[in-house]
Amino acid sequence: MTQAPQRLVARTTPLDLPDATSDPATLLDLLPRHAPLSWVRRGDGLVGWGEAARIEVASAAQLDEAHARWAEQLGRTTTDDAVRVPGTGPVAFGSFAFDPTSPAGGVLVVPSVVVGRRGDVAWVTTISPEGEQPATPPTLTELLAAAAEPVTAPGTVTLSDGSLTREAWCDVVARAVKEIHAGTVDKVVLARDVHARTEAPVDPRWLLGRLADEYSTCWTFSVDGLVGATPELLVRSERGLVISRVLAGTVRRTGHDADDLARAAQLSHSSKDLEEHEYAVASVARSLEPFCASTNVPETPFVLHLPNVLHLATDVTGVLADGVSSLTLAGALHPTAAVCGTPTDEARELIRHIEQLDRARYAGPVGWVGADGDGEWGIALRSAEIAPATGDAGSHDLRLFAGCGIVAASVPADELAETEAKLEPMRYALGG
Ligand SMILES: C=C(O[C@@H]1C=C(C(=O)O)C=C[C@H]1O)C(=O)O
Repeated sequence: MTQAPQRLVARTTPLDLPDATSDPATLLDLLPRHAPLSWVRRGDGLVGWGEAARIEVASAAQLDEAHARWAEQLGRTTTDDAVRVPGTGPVAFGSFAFDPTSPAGGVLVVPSVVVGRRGDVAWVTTISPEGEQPATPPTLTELLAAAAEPVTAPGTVTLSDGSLTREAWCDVVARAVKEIHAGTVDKVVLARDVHARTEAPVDPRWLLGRLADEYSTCWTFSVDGLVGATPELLVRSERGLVISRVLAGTVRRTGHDADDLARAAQLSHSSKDLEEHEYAVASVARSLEPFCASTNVPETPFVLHLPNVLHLATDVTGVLADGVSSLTLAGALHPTAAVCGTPTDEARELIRHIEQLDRARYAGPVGWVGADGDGEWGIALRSAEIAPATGDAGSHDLRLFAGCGIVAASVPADELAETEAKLEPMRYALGG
């Protein structure tokens, strides 16, 4: 029998934080080096540290179990919330494996301190065992003093092959194209990993700061050793409204504005990319529908400009029929055809069969959930997993991941180049 969760007290008070437009990094500046938690975009969002509670589940298929155990924890949590906006009160940061059979499983971490910002409202939440709560909430000066340990650079970074060489990965893509022609699937997403070894121990805050600076329109996340900046929102659920930002169909940017505009125009007319995109939108719309009184699925995608790539993008929105947790929604939406394929089950089987990679929590749901079930879950892309440190020294090893959608017209060498473009954010994060 599992033990009942510990009784907790969550207290949220306003915080006087500098304005996000003048200093978008402030939230990240508060983080300690050890096990930082983050979900930040354009200076807004949540950061957290410490561990008031931890809920571990066996796999991504168990987001419902994570929801049930989070509800159980909330039943034993007293809340005093003086701010009352999404993200105040008790929250949990989470990350779940892509494949339910992966040993990586899933986790919800309830931090002992959360600092959040939403426009000009900022707050701090402390979550502590009953009877142990601080007499007064921490001030900004105290928070900054606690995070005073300087951020350190990783030094020289050596990259090497992950589970497959580049050539072997191209062979896997060629095999997938054959399977598509044979009718096994319409689309399958294949990923590869690259190993990085750093000269100095990895300070996750170094990575987060660089990602947030360069990829400011992405969600910069850090949960349990998984760090990245994802442009893809699996689901945001807030006061009965849901949105999912679907991406699929990609070209590399050239760095020249005129050329990039021409590429954006080409992308929005490319039948191969539009086909890839359509599968992803359809899978999201289909999964959201049962939970919604109404949905809106735009007919044509827009082009999302990121520093490294251009993506076809569609924002699918809906009005929820009744209260359902963002964890349940994330569980229903995952895996979308943007990271798995179409049809889902056949594509997942094909990935298991040919990809030769444990994706672990890459391409799985990552984000946060609040006490009312609202929350934001991204797809953990443009990310790396920091290997657990042995001893106190910190880790020197990371696995970087990238993948792309394969359809009948895909060419292996082009797909390899696309993965290289998608590895760029994490390579950039390690540099400097
Ligand atoms: C799988 C990744 O990206 C996904 C695949 C895309 C594509 O195939 O065009 C585009 C965006 C993401 O949905 C990744 O970044 O690793």
